[in-house]
Amino acid sequence: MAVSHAKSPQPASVRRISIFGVTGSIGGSTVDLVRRAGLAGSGGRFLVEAVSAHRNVAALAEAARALQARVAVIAEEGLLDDLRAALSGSGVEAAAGEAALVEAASRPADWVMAAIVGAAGLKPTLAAVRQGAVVALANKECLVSAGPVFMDAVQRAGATLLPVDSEHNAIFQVLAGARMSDVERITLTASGGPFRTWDIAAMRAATPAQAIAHPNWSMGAKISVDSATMMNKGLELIEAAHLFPVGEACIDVLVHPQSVVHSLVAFRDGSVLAQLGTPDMRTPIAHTLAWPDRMETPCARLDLARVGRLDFEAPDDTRFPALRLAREALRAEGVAPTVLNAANEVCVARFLAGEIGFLDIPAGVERVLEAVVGEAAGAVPGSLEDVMHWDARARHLAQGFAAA
Ligand SMILES: NC(=O)C1=CN([C@@H]2O[C@H](COP(=O)(O)OP(=O)(O)OC[C@H]3O[C@@H](n4cnc5c(N)ncnc54)[C@H](OP(=O)(O)O)[C@@H]3O)[C@@H](O)[C@H]2O)C=CC1
Ligand SMILES: CC(=O)[C@@H](O)[C@H](O)COP(=O)(O)O
Ligand SMILES: [Mn+2]
Repeated sequence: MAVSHAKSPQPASVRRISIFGVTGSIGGSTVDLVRRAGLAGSGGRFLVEAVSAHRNVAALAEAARALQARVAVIAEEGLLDDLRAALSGSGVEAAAGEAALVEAASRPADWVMAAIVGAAGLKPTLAAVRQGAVVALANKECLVSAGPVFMDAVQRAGATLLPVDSEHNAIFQVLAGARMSDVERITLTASGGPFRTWDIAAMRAATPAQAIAHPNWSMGAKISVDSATMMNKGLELIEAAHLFPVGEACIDVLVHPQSVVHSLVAFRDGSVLAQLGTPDMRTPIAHTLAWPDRMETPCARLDLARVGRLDFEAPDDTRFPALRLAREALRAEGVAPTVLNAANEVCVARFLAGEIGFLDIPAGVERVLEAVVGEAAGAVPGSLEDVMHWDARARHLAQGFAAA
């Protein structure tokens, strides 16, 4: 399987870990699990090297103190003095800015949680990959934006990539011990988001508050909007194509409103295997944190008699064009996935800021894709610098995109 270029895993001794994006939804769930399992200083397993956030100094300092981290990094350079003040007397080193983030991610660690949202996570996650860590990858945008460059770095460093995204973690679990040549199809399940049953007119008027109200999962604002447009599933399609190389045509999407079946794999003998669980990200996070062992979690246990029924339906590409755009970008390769991701990040931020409507998100992405893919004339980003160039170009056009 492509995700593991593994060194042999550490025995059940003290494990040095870092958590990037510690103040977010995935970061918070990770902190919860680490604290329950115990810190090395109090007889537990985990020793925390680095934690990071973007601007939330108070939450970063709280996490750093609770985890007795060696260093806390705030990405916003101008907040260093505030962070120093918040960490005063704690013994935690304070650092700020992108270079400090990359330096912290380059420090030796056995396990690194990559939970920064968006392409902002690309450089630190690549730094963690390059030091050969086991990288628990929540940040799907890394793979969408820079898939070939990223996977090449994983291979060169002999790093181990463990998918945290619930669908990909499910597939990873199902594939344990399987041969990729025996896999016939991979099916990503999708909840359908808060607008699964809404008509186009209602979706056009959807507000940010409605869009981030996910029916099953508690997540950050950006991924919640992605779920509402179903761009999340489009990003996950590209993510899956890099992690599980079965070919784009062998990966499909199935709407499953209960979010209990986290994904399925069909094998060439007709068997279909799935991973199930209640919708709580602490299960896939714990799977990567304990891998290749298992650990206790406080997650609600699945009670299928209580769930009662599991529904499935085909996705509606007309109301959710983001899915089609992502599949086309995956097929087109070259700059298209980078541009799709960057344009989407900007359009989601503009929607959340009240500048454009909900349906303008996929419309804006499509417009920017057409323009930049045309400009690129078949260019293939072969380095991080190339990726950042096309990412910046797409962001510039998406900022200027005027809604209909
Ligand atoms: N939440 C979930 O259940 C799932 C999330 N994922 C993926 O995991 C990632 C994180 O999602 P989620 O936890 O929901 O997001 P959140 O918005 O809750 O948290 C994002 C984290 O990234 C930090 N951050 C934001 N912008 C920057 C930046 N420019 N530079 C450095 N750090 C930054 C934030 O810091 P601050 O708090 O200071 O803003 C915060 O720590 C995403 O890629 C998402 O797609 C995947 C599957 C499920
Ligand atoms: C929890 C998780 O992995 C999210 O990516 C989730 O899948 C979002 O829900 P949707 O299925 O609605 O996109
Ligand atoms: Mn997911």
